[in-house]
Amino acid sequence: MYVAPSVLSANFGNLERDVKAICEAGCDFVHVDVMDGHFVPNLTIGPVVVSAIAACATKPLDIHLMVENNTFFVDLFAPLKPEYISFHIEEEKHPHRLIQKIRSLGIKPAIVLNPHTLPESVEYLLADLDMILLMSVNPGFGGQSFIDSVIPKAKKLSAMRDKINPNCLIEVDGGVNDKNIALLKDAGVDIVVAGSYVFNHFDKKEAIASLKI
Ligand SMILES: O=C(CO)[C@@H](O)[C@H](O)COP(=O)(O)O
Repeated sequence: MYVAPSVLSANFGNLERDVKAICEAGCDFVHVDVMDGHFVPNLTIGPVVVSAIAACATKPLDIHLMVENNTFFVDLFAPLKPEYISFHIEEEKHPHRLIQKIRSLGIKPAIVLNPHTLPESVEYLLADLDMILLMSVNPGFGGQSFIDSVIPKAKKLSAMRDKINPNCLIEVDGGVNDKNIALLKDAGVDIVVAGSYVFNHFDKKEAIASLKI
């Protein structure tokens, strides 16, 4: 299992210290939540802060857009050369075109599904994706409880992925901890995003190791 701590749960007064700490503690990606105050009722960080994160991160960035105007934000963050940019299927009229645009910028394209969105909604996009992110909380805030229905959903998606594009990774985000990690692994999940679980642990190495099963 790959682990991508969400910097949303970091101490923003000590962002450099916290980003370095998760990288040194063995995370695989640094997950960055970009929220615009419209698609979700919260507002987070823009390219100035994300470039400061990129400057001190020794692991690749995984940028999750929770915004209304995806194309505008892809153009804003592409120069930072993240490994992944993911956007919400619920907010995109032309997902296939945006996938092609992200790939043409040298970045791996990923799509995010809210808890209620059917896995079948990405069936005809799967062949062109590097990752699908399943939200296991309603997007907008860290520290929420895990929504259990993501487990059967991940199993269904994993079966589709194995048939259509075995190289496409499945990521789950929200309420992930040492209690649900085994269920996620069994369901075929490859990457977990964990915010409060990792950042609330004094020993981040131990927290990350407990998710790498
Ligand atoms: O995208 C989001 C929330 O919208 C997540 O990345 C959370 O920030 C994860 O935090 P925890 O649920 O692990 O505390």
